Amino acid sequence: MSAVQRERLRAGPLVACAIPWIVLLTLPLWPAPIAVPEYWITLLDYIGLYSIVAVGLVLLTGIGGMTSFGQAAFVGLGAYSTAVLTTQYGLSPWIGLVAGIVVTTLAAALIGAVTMRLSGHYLPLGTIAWGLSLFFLFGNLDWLGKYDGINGIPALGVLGWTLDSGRRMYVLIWIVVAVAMLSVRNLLDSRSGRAIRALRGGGAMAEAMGVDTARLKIAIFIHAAVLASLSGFLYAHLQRAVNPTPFGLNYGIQYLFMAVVGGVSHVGGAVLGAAVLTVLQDWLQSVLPRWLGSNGNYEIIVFGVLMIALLQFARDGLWPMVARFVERPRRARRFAAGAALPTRAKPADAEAVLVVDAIRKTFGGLVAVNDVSFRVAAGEIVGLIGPNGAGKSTTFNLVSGALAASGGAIHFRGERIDGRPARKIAARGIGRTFQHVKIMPRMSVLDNVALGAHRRAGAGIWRSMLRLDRHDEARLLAEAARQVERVGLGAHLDDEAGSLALGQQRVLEIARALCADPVLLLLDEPAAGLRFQEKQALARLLRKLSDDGMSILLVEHDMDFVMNLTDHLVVMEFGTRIAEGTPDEIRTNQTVLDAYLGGVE
Ligand SMILES: Nc1ncnc2c1ncn2[C@@H]1O[C@H](COP(=O)(O)OP(=O)(O)OP(=O)(O)O)[C@@H](O)[C@H]1O
Repeated sequence: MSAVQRERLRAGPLVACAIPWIVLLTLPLWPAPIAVPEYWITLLDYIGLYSIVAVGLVLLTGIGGMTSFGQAAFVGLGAYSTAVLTTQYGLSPWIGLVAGIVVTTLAAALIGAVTMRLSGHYLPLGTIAWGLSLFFLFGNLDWLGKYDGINGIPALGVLGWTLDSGRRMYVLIWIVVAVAMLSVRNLLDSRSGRAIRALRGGGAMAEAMGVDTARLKIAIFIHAAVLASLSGFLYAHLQRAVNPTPFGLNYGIQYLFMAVVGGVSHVGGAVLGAAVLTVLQDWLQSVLPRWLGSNGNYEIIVFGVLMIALLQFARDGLWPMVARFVERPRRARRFAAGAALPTRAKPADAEAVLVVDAIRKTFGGLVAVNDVSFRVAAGEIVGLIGPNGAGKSTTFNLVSGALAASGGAIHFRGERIDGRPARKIAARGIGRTFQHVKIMPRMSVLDNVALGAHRRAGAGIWRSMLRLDRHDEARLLAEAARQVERVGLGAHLDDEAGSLALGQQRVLEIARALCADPVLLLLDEPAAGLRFQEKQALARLLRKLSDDGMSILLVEHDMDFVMNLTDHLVVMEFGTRIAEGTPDEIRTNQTVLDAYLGGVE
C-alpha cells in the first residue's frame, strides 16, 4: 500500500465524521433558498441543550448503571448561578459560567457522597428526593425571585460577537454538544472507562480489580452534573430569563426518557433521543388539540404509550437501528507497545505468602467459618475442598476482602490484610476469579483483561478525557495482550467477551487476574463448566504459573482436577477445618472419607 493510500485510509473516517458536523454547525448560515427557518433553528437549539444533559446521563445511567431523575436540578444550578451573578452583581457571564461549574461540582460532590452509596431502587428514589429539594429551593428563595424567577439576563458575547438570538447562540450550543460527546467518548475508551463499565452489576468485580468504586461513582456523577450545569448556563443566556419550572422533576424524567429512547448506553443515542422527543413533543402539542378538538396535555399520554411500546420492542433504544449506517464497524484494537509496566518484587522460594490464622465468620447465629487456619507458600497450589455449605467460598471471600472477618487474622507477605477493603488487598498482589463469571460481555476480550491492570497505570479521568493517556493506554493494552496470549486466548483478542464459551470466560478471568501482576491467585471453581480437554489445558496453565513462582489457592468441587493438580489440600466441613495434607494423605484420610469423599466415590 502506498503512503498516499495509507494516508487516505487514515483520513477517511475523520472526513466521514467531520462532514455531518460541518453541515450541522453551518445550518444557520445557509443562504436562501435553502436557508433554515427560525423555527427549526430554535428547535435545534433546544435539542442541543437537552443533548448535553442526556450525554451525561449516558455516562451515569447507561454505562455506569446509576439511574438519576434529578439532572434537571443541576441544569437549574448552572442557570441560576449565571443569572444571579450577571443580573444582581453585574458580573460577566463567563464568571457566571465558572461559578456555575464550581457550585455544581460542590453540590454534586456532596449529594453524590450520600446518594451514590445507595443501590437498587433506593438510588433513583434518592435522586428524586434531591431533585425535588433543589426545585423547591429555587422556587422559595427571595433572592432567586421565587417562582417568578430572574429576568433581564444579558446576552453572551464571544470575540466581539453578541449572541443575542437563537440563531447566534446555535453554533456555541452545538460546539458544547460536540465537546461533551467527545469528552465522554474519550473517557469511555480509556482505563477509567473500563472501570466505569465494570460498575454495572454491583461493583464487586471492579473492587476486586483494585478500582475505588465509591470515588469513581462520585466522579462520573460530578461529570454528568457539570454537563447539565453547562446546559443550564447556555439555556439562561438563550432565554435571557429563568424560573424554576424547567428544573423540576418532570424535566428530570424527560431527560431520562431522551437517553433511554435514544439508546442509553450510546453517546450518539443521547442526541438522537433528544431530537426525537423534542420534535415529537412539539408536533404532538400542535396536532393533538386539532385532532381531539380540545386543549390538554394529551402529548404526555401519547408519550407514555410510545415509551411502553419502545421498551417492549427496542429495549436498547433507537440508536442501534441507525448505528449501522453511521457507526464504523468495530476495528481490532491497535497499539504500539511501549515500555513494559512495572512489576512487583516476587517472594523468595518457600516464603509463606498467605497465613490464615484462626479466621472466623459468623452470619447471625450461624458460624460459617470456625477458626480455620492454613498457609500457602510461594509457588504452591493449595485446594480448599469440602461438601456444599462447608464454608469454602466464605473463607475465600475473607481472604480477598469481599467479606469482613468476625475474628482471627490473615497475613499476606507478612502484612495483616483482614479488615482491609478488597481493592487494597488486590493492590497488594492478590488476584481473584469468581464462581459466577463476572465479565463485561459487550467489550472485547482485550479490554476485559486490561481492567485487571487498573492499578498499574496512572492516567486518570482528566487525562483520559483530553486524550493525554495514549502512552499509558498502549502499555496497559500491550500487557493485557501478553496475558491473553499467556492463557491461550490469543485468537480471541478482539472478540466480544460474551461470545466466548463459559470455559473460555473462566480462563479470561484468570488472564484478567494475571494482568494485575499478582503473587497469589484465588480461583473460585475454575474448572466448573469446562470440558475434559479444557480442564487439562487449565491444569497445565496453572502448573506452569506455579512453576513460575505464582501461589494459587483454589476452591473446587472436581475431585480429579484437584487431586491431580494441588500440592496441598485443606478440607472443610460445617465451617471447620477437618483435615489438611497432600492429595495422597487426603485420599486415605478416614475423617475426610466419612465426611465427604466417601459420599462422592
Ligand atoms: N451472606 C450470607 N449470609 C448468611 N449466611 C451465609 C452467607 N454466605 C454464606 N452463608 C452460609 O454460610 C455457610 C457456608 O457457605 P459457603 O458458601 O461458604 O459454603 P461453600 O462451602 O462455599 O458451599 P458451595 O460449595 O455450595 O459453594 C452456608 O450455610 C451458607 O448458607
